[in-house]
Amino acid sequence: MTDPFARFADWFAAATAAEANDPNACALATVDAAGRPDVRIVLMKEWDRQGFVFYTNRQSAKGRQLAHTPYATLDFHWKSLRRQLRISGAVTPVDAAQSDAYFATRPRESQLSAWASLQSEPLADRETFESRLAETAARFPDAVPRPPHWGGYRVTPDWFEFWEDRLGRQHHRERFDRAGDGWQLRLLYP
Ligand SMILES: Cc1cc2nc3c(=O)[nH]c(=O)nc-3n(C[C@H](O)[C@H](O)[C@H](O)COP(=O)(O)O)c2cc1C
Ligand code: PXP
Repeated sequence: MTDPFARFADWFAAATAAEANDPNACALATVDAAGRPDVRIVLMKEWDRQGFVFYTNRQSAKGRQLAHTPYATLDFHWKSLRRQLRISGAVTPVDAAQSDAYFATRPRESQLSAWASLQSEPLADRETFESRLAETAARFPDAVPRPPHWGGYRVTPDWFEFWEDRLGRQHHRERFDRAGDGWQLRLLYP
């Protein structure tokens, strides 16, 4: 199979069937303005041939890093399948309509949190956050609109690496590199 998206669909379906929770959880690696790496878990919420989308606060540490260096690598580890998948490429903000549509599916509490949380900024105490949540709930008694600073990012792959555990650390690694309109598949030593 030389289509990494078809391979992703297979592996993601298997992970969805096998994992106890969050088969869409992946590490998101970014680089800060000083060139240092950073990493945290996000949930991959949408994907197609254009790429893999997660949602966050664009003023967070990761948002600032992506504004400076718009490249990222995603790393899924499906422990029950003993599989790892890395996906790396350029990152672009998801447009407003798509971000609005996703935000509208979130529970009200999560929507309020997106307004009340100054994600990654220091928080003096828990009460400060709770009072911001209460103010936001009073401000939006009905539908909660998407905050302007909250939205999606799409990682458009340049390469994928599908890794499978094998006995004796003789793992199987398949690397797909974008090549013109298609993909070049090569094995890597384990
Ligand atoms: C399982 C799991 C899923 C998460 N998913 C997201 C997510 O989709 N978006 C998000 O902003 N933070 C998510 N988080 C929180 C992030 O890991 C992180 O704490 C937060 O985004 C701040 O990261 P930053 O300071 O590097 O910007 C998740 C955490 C866990 C453990
Ligand atoms: N934002 C934050 C702060 C999260 O912690 C998560 C998931 O843990 C998400 C966004 C994405 O998931 P959801 O849209 O399901 O809340």
